[in-house]
Amino acid sequence: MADDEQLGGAVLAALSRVIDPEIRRPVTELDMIRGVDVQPGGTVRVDLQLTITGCPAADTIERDVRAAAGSVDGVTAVDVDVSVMSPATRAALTDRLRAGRPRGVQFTPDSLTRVVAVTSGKGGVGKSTVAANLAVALAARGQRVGIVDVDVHGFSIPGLMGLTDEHGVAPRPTRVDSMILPPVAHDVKVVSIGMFVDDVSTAVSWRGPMLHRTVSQFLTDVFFGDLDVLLLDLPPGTGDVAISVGQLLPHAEVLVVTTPQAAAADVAERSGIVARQTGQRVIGVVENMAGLVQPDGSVLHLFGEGGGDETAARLSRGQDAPVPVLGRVPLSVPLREGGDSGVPVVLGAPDDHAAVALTAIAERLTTMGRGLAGRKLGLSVG
Ligand SMILES: Nc1ncnc2c1ncn2[C@@H]1O[C@H](COP(=O)(O)OP(=O)(O)OP(=O)(O)O)[C@@H](O)[C@H]1O
Repeated sequence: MADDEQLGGAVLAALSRVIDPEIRRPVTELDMIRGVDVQPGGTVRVDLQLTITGCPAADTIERDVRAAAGSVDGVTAVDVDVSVMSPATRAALTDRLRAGRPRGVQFTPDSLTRVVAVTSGKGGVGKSTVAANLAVALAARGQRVGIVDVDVHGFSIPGLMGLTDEHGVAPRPTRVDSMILPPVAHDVKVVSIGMFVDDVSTAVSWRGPMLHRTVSQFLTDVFFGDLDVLLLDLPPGTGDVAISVGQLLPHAEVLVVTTPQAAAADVAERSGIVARQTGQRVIGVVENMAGLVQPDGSVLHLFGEGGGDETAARLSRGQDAPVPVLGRVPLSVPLREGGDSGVPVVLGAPDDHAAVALTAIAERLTTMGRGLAGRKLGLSVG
């Protein structure tokens, strides 16, 4: 009897190392293990409850549970009895995952998550590529990172992160009641408008209120867990999404991506100004497509020079602290290839010039510290 109890305890301890691949918590913490029964001869029966019927991670979880229980000394066979949680158990779980917070935007000014919105004046300057690479570079440094792709005009983040299938279709996230579980790629939790629309033209036709609802739902219902950094890939320009994000996340920091073309500085400046009008702080400019390094080491400035400096100078006007250029990312074939194959260049070709520049920008972001805009400081004046 005592031996059975001991064995049962050892099996539970082993099961606590099985992580739900979507929620990213041990199954034992998620009420998914309803019982462990040790039978004569060392056979163990595990009562496993999945969150929902048709859970896409079911096979993985069952396999991992079986392997973990089977790895315990003294266990001769494992039976896994799979069922699905009752609505009440599921509701209790989603409540617990929300940590008792009332339903609402998770990233309030008081939350410990740093929110960085990546924007640009116009399309095609590499904003999504920069955002995806920064997310992955930050995750590789051990940060807990999420990325929200609300670029209605081109939701490219799932593809850049390697989440799309051979037809370019992004996965539909699993839902547990109102909670949306974001797919994870390269250690980054990813949610994108592209995961919720059937064809690309749908979202482009959305108007302000629908866009606002979608952004708000992402920030409310997606289960990100505790994050160190949340990145947002905004549409280029100064449209409805930028305004919604400004209203929902007034404490967000804003990164402006631009090209070396000085002529583009005024549109880039405008996207930064809209952010500032909603209380957000522009923390820096990234100049992308900044020259092409030739085999002989010389640099060909295909798109001219000075756009990053010009944008930063304009955004600095009237500010206490100047807005810095956080880095210049050169034109790079491996960067473009990494985008096409879903392995961001910072991981796939870390020695490439563009990868080195992007990694340095991620590094700079982490060492810059977080702005205090909108945060309660907990100080009292005596
Ligand atoms: N430094 C670079 N070197 C080479 N190609 C690049 C570079 N940066 C971006 N690209 C390529 O440029 C194209 C546009 O990039 P991306 O989709 O990231 O731009 P974007 O600004 O997010 O565009 P939009 O907002 O319109 O979706 C992609 O094919 C990408 O691979």
